[in-house]
Amino acid sequence: MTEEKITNWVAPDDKTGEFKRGQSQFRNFIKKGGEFPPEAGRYHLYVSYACPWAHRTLIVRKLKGLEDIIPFTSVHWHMQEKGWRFATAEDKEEDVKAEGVTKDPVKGHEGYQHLREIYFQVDPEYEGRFTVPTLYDVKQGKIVSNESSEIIRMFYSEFDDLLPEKYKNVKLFPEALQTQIEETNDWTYNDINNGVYKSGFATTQEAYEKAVITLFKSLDRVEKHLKETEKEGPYYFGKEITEADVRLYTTIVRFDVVYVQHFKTNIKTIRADYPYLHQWLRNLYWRVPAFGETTEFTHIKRHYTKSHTQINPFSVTPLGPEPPILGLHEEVEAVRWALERAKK
Ligand SMILES: N[C@@H](CCC(=O)N[C@@H](CS)C(=O)NCC(=O)O)C(=O)O
Repeated sequence: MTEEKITNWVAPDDKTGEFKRGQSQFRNFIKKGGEFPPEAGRYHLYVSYACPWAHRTLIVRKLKGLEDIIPFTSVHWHMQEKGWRFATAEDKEEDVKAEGVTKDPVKGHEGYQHLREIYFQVDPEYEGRFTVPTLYDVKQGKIVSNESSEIIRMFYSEFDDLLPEKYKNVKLFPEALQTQIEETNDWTYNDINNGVYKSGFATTQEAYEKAVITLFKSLDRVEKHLKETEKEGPYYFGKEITEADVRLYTTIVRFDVVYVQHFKTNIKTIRADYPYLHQWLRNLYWRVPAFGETTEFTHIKRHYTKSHTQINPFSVTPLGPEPPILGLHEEVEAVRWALERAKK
């Protein structure tokens, strides 16, 4: 028997070498008249700025104008043997300066150091993983959900009665597009969102190659889609932002910055090889505050490279690429050169 470690993403004796993501354990829903009714200030959202799944919830919280209704706390980026921890007074300013990186502010949680303490407070026998995002009901001392795909759907509509018209009208899963969005989610999740993890955590050459080839086939598919639909609008499905943008963005914004080197997803980069994806990404980052303002590159870079000791045992963080994201109309040198040549 090999030792079970929280930071071993694939068990060292697993012959397949494949990363297998576990199921989220808390799957309740916020619903009017239910056990978890919508109420301002009642629910607390725990996230990590580093985590792409948690990032979904921060983006939707802002897109839907839920800032005053659902407060949040981000854990420190460093995940070690006891899992995510809260920030302390000893932490460096640069690591905790983003909004919400504080100790656990919830009443009754005084002195909590790790996210796991919340899971054990809710269920002393809990045996699952201690993941972000976690949506917590302060009133009942229960976890509503730790599944990002379901938390964002609650945010889409369940608090609408408490929101001004402007935000009620933000429809991230509009009826006319539901089938297309679900179909896109299916392969985007398996091949891209989770695909980068399958590539990076693989412990055999075969498992890695299978994942990384599938990942790039699907990125090519996204590129083709964005190229073909360019005239319809800047977003994945045209003129309005939808769930498809939210779910793709949190992986793509981390891609060149971390995944290319840390997860070995280096067949191509977004900035040099995928012009349509690159433009789509920068448009969201620079023009839509819910995306740009919730993207914290310090947390993203440091978390992966310093927490995943199974793949980076010395926790050295590479300095590049600089800048982590290019300006709206900036290009890498080779692309700029090619564009200028084409004009002549
Ligand atoms: N399916 C979950 C996945 C969440 C997840 O895996 N979060 C990671 C961070 S990116 C985590 O907290 N991992 C801690 C652990 O597994 O111990 C969701 O989408 O909410």
